[in-house]
Amino acid sequence: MTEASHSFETPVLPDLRSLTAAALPAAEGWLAHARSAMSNRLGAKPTAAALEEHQHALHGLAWIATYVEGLRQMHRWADGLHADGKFGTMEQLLLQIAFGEYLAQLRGGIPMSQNEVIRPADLGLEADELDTAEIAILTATGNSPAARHALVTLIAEQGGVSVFGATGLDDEMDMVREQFRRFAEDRVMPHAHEWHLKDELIPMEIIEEMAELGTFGLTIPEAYGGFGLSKTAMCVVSEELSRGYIGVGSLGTRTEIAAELILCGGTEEQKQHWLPKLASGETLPTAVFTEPNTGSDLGALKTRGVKTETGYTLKGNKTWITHAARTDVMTVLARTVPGTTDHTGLSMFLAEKTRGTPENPFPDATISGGEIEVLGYRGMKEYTVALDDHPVPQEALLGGQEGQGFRQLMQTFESARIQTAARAIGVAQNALELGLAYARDREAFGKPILSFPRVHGKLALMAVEIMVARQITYHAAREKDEDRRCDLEAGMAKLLGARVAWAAADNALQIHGGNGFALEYPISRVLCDARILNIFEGAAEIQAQVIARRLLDTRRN
Ligand SMILES: Cc1cc2nc3c(=O)[nH]c(=O)nc-3n(C[C@H](O)[C@H](O)[C@H](O)COP(=O)(O)OP(=O)(O)OC[C@H]3O[C@@H](n4cnc5c(N)ncnc54)[C@H](O)[C@@H]3O)c2cc1C
Repeated sequence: MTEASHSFETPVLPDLRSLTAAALPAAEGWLAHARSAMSNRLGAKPTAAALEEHQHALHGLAWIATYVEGLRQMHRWADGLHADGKFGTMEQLLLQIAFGEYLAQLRGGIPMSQNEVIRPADLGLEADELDTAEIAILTATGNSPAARHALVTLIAEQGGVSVFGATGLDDEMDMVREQFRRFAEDRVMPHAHEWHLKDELIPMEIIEEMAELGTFGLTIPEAYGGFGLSKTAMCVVSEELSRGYIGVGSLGTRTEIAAELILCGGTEEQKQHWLPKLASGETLPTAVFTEPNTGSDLGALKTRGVKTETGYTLKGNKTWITHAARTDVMTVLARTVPGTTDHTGLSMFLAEKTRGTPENPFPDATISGGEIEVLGYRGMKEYTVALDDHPVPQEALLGGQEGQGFRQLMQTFESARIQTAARAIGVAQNALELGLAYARDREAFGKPILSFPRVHGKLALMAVEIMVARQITYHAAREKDEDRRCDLEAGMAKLLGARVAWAAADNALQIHGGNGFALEYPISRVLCDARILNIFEGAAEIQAQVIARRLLDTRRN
């Protein structure tokens, strides 16, 4: 079947789900092949030097695995919708284009960043496994101009929604989404651009309204004053709030990190003391880990926690601390075991501080700091934070045990990365909607620019990749809810989500032409906001390293 044989009226491939079902084992076989090629190259116990020498191929393996997981989850999503009678034309087009494009990239090359492509030859492979009849059809005709056009036509007809295509989630999640969508549209979207341009803190009034909606206690167990909802609910809420403004969608991140730290590693007293106040939003936390010379390599940090008669004093310089001023408690990672230089000597503290104001951001005598001016991700502000013998009582030591800080932080990474992936999806969705609205209104050469294939093609691929990232993220969230280890899935969701958000923002700005470059247009803000997602919560390169190491770990099954 050739591309030309598809008329616009019937852009969906016949027997689509049979095609994707048949393509999936081949893609999985290809991943297994790539994995054994890397294992053979690196040996059973790879040295740090070998991992570094082969980093490009190693990180390529992580991307291949992420694509295959994306296809697996898209197929699963399609089967679920089909069973529920919800697998409509839009969903079929999303599935078809996703398979067409991602299979073609698995064969030809995946962009790990704009100028780093991983190709089969980089792993010493020829993509033979991918030479099946079904894959040939999907790659040749899945992502066709007709399919892209039909998808965007359907999207353009749909109004008043924040998701293009059925999510595959249940009615309860639809209700949660609707509630937060309305809040974001009424209370956040009309002001977000002004907050950004004026570089203002998000008003306390908005934070209080979010607290009333239950944003901060969403996943905290009911026994500790929360709502005990699932991580999937956290994703839905984070998507909708971030679609309104990334700053608002990120307010809950710090609470999520603090609550996970306490739930996983805290004593019962610490849970009773902190969790109800975090859940209600009465206590706002800030995450204090990064140092001027230590970001990705957190195990090497230098801030000290020095034992005193009543507890500890914290001393050292931290940086890039989001919402450091207007918060009440810091989750601080510090070195308590003298003589250590790695993660084994680190401990986590729940260190109280006095909430600051714009006039006096750090009222405590033992804390000082300065604002870091940033491109985007405004609304909470970023600061350097110097701790000058800041005293904390013994009860502030998380879990009451020294040397556990790094392990405790690692336990929160799954949840924080799932939440960050959901933030990325919200930002990407916002970009897509802004690009679509502009393309419908703007005319060039006598017609709306939306009618040009290079314009609607961008929008179609945004919608497709958003759905792929969404389905991996929901999969990771479900795994977390089932209490299964999901660092791999969470890492994949974050890795792909961040790239998808950046691509969506960049392409939506391109659709705006020169106006996209004007500060006046919200897409200029969304571009700046999207850029951070590839840096924090595990930079893309670190994320790929973690995923690849796990894939090569023979103990993982
Ligand atoms: C807006 C913003 C908000 C933030 N908020 C917080 C916060 O609230 N609390 C907090 O503690 N921190 C926060 N951070 C810090 C953030 O977590 C770090 O910036 C991040 O971990 C990366 O660390 P780094 O900046 O030191 O970069 P580096 O670790 O110096 O990395 C620089 C580059 O080198 C790459 N790289 C590093 N090591 C390797 C390797 N082994 N192999 C390949 N590539 C590598 C990285 O991927 C990256 O591209 C924030 C940062 C920003 C920009």
